[in-house]
Amino acid sequence: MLRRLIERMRGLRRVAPHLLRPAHVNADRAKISIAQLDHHYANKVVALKDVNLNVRSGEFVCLLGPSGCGKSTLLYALAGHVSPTGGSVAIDGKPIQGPGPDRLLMFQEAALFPWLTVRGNITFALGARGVPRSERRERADTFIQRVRLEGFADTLPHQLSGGMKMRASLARALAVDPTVLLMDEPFGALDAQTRVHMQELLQSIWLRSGKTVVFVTHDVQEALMLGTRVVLMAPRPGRVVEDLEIHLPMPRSLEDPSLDAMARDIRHRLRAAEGAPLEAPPEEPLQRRTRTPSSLPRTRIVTSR
Ligand SMILES: Nc1ncnc2c1ncn2[C@@H]1O[C@H](COP(=O)(O)OP(=O)(O)OP(=O)(O)O)[C@@H](O)[C@H]1O
Repeated sequence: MLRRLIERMRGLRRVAPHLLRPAHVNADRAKISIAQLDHHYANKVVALKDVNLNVRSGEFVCLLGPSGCGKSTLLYALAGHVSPTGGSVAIDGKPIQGPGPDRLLMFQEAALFPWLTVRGNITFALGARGVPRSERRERADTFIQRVRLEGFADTLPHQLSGGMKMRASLARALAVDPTVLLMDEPFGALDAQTRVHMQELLQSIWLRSGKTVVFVTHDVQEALMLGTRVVLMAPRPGRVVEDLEIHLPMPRSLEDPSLDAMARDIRHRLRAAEGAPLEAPPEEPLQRRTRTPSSLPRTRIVTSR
C-alpha cells in the first residue's frame, strides 16, 4: 500500500521548472526566424497554421509531435523545398526562396550513390559544391574519421550496415559544411541500439561543430537526448503548442532519471494538446519503463527503449 502510494507520488512529481523552461528567442537575434507561417496543400489540408519560431545560431532544436502535425512540412519550408502559402521563413534575415548551400537536408534513407565508395560519395558531394579537387580527399577522410568509419573509406554502400550507411551520410553532410543541418527522422529506420549509438555520435559531433540543427522526431526520448530545445507540435491544423528549453547537461544519458521524468511530462503535454483525455502520468519507477509503441495511446509518439 505504502509502496504504491510512494510510486504514485513519484509518477505525479513535476519536472523541476529550471530543467524545462519556455523558450524566448528574440527574432532580431535569430539564425532562423519563422513568422506567422501557414501552409495548406492543394488538397486543402492545413499542414501548418500560424507557426512562429526563432532559432539561435548553434541550437539543436527538435520538432516533436504525432504523425501529421506538420513537422516535415516545416522542415521542408526551411530547406526551401516547400513554398509556404503564408507567412515568412528567413535565415540570417534573408527570406528563403529555395534550396541553398547554407542548408542541408538529411532523411531516414542514407541516399548514397551505390556505385561510389564511402569516400567517393563524399568527394562527389564536395565537387558539386565547388570544393577544389585537391582538397576533396583530405576533407572526406577527416569526416570519415569523425563518424568513426576509418577503414571503410573504400567500401561500397551495399557492404555497409544500416548504421554505417547513416554514418557515411552524416560524414557527407558535415563535409559540405552547411550552417544549418535539417534532419527528418534520420535514425527512424535503425534498430534501437544502433539508434542510441547514432544519437551519441551526433551529439558529440554537434558539440564540437556548433552547427544549427533542426531535427524532426516522433520519439520523446530522442528529442530529450539531443535537443537544447524541444518544440511540441499538434495536428489538425499543424501548429506549435509549446517551445521548451531543455536544461540538462550534455552528454546526456537515457538512464538519467530527470530525462525519464521529463519524457513523461512531455508525453502528458502532447496528449493535452491533442485534446486526448488526461490521465495521471504513469505509475512506474523512474528508472525503468517498458512501454512498447503499440501500447501508447492515440499519438504515434514512441520511446527509444
Ligand atoms: N504533398 C502533400 N499533399 C497533400 N497533403 C500533404 C502532403 N504532404 C503532407 N500532407 C499532409 O499535411 C499534413 C502534415 O504532414 P507532414 O508530413 O508535414 O506531417 P508530419 O508531422 O511530418 O507527419 P509524419 O510524422 O507522419 O511524417 C498531413 O495531414 C499530411 O497528410
